[in-house]
Amino acid sequence: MLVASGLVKHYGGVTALDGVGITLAAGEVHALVGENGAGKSTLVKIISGAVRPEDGTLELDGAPVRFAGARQAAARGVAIVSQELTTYDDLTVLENLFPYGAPRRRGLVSTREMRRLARPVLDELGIDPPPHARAGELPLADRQLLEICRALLLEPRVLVLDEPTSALPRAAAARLADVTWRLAERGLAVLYISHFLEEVMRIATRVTVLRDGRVVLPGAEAADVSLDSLVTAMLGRPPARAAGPALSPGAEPGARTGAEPSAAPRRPGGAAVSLTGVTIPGRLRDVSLAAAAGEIVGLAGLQGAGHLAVLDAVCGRARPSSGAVRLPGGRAPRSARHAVTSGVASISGDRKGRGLMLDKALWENVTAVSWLGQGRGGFLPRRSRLVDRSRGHLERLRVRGDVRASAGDLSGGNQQKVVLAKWLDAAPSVLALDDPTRGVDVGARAELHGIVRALAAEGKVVLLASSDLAELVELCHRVVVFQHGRVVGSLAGGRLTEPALSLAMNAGFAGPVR
Ligand SMILES: Nc1ncnc2c1ncn2[C@@H]1O[C@H](COP(=O)(O)OP(=O)(O)OP(=O)(O)O)[C@@H](O)[C@H]1O
Repeated sequence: MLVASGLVKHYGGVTALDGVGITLAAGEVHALVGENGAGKSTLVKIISGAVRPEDGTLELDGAPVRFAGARQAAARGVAIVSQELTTYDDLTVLENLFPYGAPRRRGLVSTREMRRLARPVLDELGIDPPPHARAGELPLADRQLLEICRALLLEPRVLVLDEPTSALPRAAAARLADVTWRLAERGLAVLYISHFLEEVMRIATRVTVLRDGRVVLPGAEAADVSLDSLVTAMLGRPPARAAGPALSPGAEPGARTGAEPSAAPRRPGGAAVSLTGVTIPGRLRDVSLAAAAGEIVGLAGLQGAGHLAVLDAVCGRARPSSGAVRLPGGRAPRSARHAVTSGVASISGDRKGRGLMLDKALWENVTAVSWLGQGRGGFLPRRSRLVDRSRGHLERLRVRGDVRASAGDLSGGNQQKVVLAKWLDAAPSVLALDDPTRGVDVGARAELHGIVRALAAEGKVVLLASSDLAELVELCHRVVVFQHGRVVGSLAGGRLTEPALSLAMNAGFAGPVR
């Protein structure tokens, strides 16, 4: 139905695509995978017309096409959900769903008609946002689903989903997989880009692998491809055993896999971060918990359960109405800036919302936080030293890109690694992580996990919230589970498994709570 052939695209000296072709057929879910920077988003941008290739063609139903943008593509039946969210924060949910013209009755925009059309699609994806709420007020996961609803309302014949589940909790990701299948059964051609390889294997009928701008596995039948061969094709070498694959949010529940945090950490100085009887109206009710130096403590819960409010409290973004938050050394975070200067690193997978100066060079981004940490009166290191230091961090995280390039020119996953690099540079004593590996490829995910473990082993306190249960099970010494703003219990050791976590998050604890 949609055929791309021989696509070539350079950005300055970087070859983003080097003769890439792909065929999307009706009734198929075609997965496209590759490491960060492999060229996946560039291909999507060429399909939408946002980027012009230097060579190559695009054909729709046998005729050459070139779209001038997502709107024109949509008019020809090609709907694209891009990696970066494009919801309009100031518009309502309904207004966001009909960006190319709202339905009208007698010449007037009809809210009732909008609702009537939107309802079945929202129901299918399992979200129920207040129709008049501003999109900017919705949680990240709902905004991601809203974008997908918007694409489905265009009733496309070709649907391109670029990392559609990166912000979704397990249940929503599983629902989206079902919806994708149904769409393919109805005859749609779906291009599905994801870093969650098990999700890809479950959902795709075909898979194409890109590496360094080239197709290294072209449209193979998914049934003929193993997870290991997929990772080998992506990386150009067999996967490191300890790394473990990037499990999807909807992965089959299993027990601990890959490298695990071994013994419980020592607690030389007792609790390094503590919450005592903390209440934040509407978010947390009388919560007490403590994390020791060297400990990786997971925070889990369904949307709105309160686990993310703990991170906000520790990072100085939310003030308790009662109770106390203590950082190492006994300080209470008075503001977000004060938390940073007190050694708290706040790292979020929502890299667009928090974190990068896209028009600034990588080295400026990487060293931005440590500037703050130095406070007033600190000596300013020489620029060349900052550049060198940044290069070291970026190499450690295997970021593809020059330290002097703009952050905005990096691929999405590489941008996420830069967010981490800048916090590493600040040498924090507490890491507050919120879905830190969202959108990050399998190699970098393992790398980042290794770094988190190493930082904990150095004595840092790590608080980790993640919608990826496998990540919580693999990384954490213990996971504290929240419901309705309260702690309902915690899981550790042999009890810390994905099924147990899922049960605790959804139903509370069946057995005795430790
Ligand atoms: N506007 C740009 N200017 C300069 N270089 C760019 C630009 N956009 C992409 N690149 C580079 O082109 C290469 C391919 O990037 P692309 O975004 O297509 O990768 P990707 O496979 O989608 O990665 P990710 O999984 O991280 O999203 C990368 O090396 C990236 O840094």
